[in-house]
Amino acid sequence: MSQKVLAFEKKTLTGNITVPGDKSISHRAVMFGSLAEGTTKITNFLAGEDCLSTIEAFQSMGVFIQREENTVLIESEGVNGLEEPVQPIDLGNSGTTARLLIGILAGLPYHFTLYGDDSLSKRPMDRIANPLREMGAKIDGRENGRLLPIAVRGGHLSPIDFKPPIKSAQIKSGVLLAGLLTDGVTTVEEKTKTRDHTENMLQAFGADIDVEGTTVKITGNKKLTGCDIEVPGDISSAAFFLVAAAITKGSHITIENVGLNPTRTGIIDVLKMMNVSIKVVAKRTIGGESIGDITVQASQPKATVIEGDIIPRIIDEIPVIALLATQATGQTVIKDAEELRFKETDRIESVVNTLSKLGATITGTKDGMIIEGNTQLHGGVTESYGDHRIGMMIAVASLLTDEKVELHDDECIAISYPTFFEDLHYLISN
Ligand SMILES: O=C(O)C1=C[C@@H](OP(=O)(O)O)[C@@H](O)[C@H](O)C1
Ligand SMILES: C=C(OP(=O)(O)O)C(=O)O
Repeated sequence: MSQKVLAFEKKTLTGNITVPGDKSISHRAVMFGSLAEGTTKITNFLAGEDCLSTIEAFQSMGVFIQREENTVLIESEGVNGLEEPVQPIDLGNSGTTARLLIGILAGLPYHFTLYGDDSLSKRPMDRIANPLREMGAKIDGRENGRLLPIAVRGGHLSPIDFKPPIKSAQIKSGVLLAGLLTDGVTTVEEKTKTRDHTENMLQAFGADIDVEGTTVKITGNKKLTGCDIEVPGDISSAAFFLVAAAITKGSHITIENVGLNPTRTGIIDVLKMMNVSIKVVAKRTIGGESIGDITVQASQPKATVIEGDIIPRIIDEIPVIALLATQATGQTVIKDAEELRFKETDRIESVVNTLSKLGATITGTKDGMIIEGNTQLHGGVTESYGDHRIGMMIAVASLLTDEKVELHDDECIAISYPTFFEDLHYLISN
């Protein structure tokens, strides 16, 4: 396991960067391009480990996928051209690959075995397996079919009307993708809208999909056709530098070409709520996704309460928001975020443990955390626990400490942001 000593001499961030492509959109582009007939070209693809797992999964089903840096070319004969993989499919660390792929495989006339790393093997798969079983899928696995490794015996599925009990775009997407392979209309009605990249991109590939408020209807058996996808910068990756600039004296940065899909921009709302000086300039829309530049300046943040419908819009940004809250005036409370317990780590526990080690006053609750502000953080020995977002939160925290921070197990950052340290060095070298 590799480690890094974080002891930056200059702690002011200035300049303009772009961040790598959006992880959610990159996964979907590979999946839908593989299900579509013809050629799909993906540009600004995120070559992070999670998205590479998605590429390998479809290559193992016979799809021609060629990647050169951040450009991916897919040639597929469509759903009917997919083959039964000879070997079990390795999902690595990726929850998104797991939940969406299980939805697709359930409707294909083959047998599949899926497994993942230690973290993914602890994450619940019954949340997707259960609605798929209602559609007729045969899915089994460890702990009564709840955990990986999982076996899917794909076949004929019937459409369903599904009201997810959990706020999860992965579950919504997995059911919609299974619905795509049925003969009728599948409806997913969410209580709170979650990220809608599946809906937007399926439309671009020619699916028959209809969205009204928080209800999505997909009519199955519609042929998808390959298309070109340009992936916007990932706002979840940008969030680390937006917060870093907000809390380090003299900083002023712009992140260009960031995805501004409204289901993902909760971090901008939180930064505004917390009094951070931030400016957003939307520039254009590509494939139903809006893109723009975000400028942030060093600010004196103030505490807030974060709860309710905003949570799915910031779910992956909460670790770095917790760090921001340690620098705010007052006490910040985060509620309704029990889903954090089912990520790469239990992110309530890992954020609380890590920030406490660095001197924060932070308490975990069943569905969130309470964070005292105006805290002087100090150095220490930390670990990512194999969770990329915890690793990046620690790196940003080290900009606030006089002493060095040791970060053990830093390589997991490549799961979503392989060039994170290069971009950080660039911003502090200006
Ligand atoms: O659909 C997606 O691409 C994702 C959905 C979210 O997970 P949940 O659906 O479990 O909330 C998010 O945490 C994950 O990083 C990506
Ligand atoms: C939760 C995440 O991803 P996944 O669920 O795809 O592993 C994440 O990227 O923070």
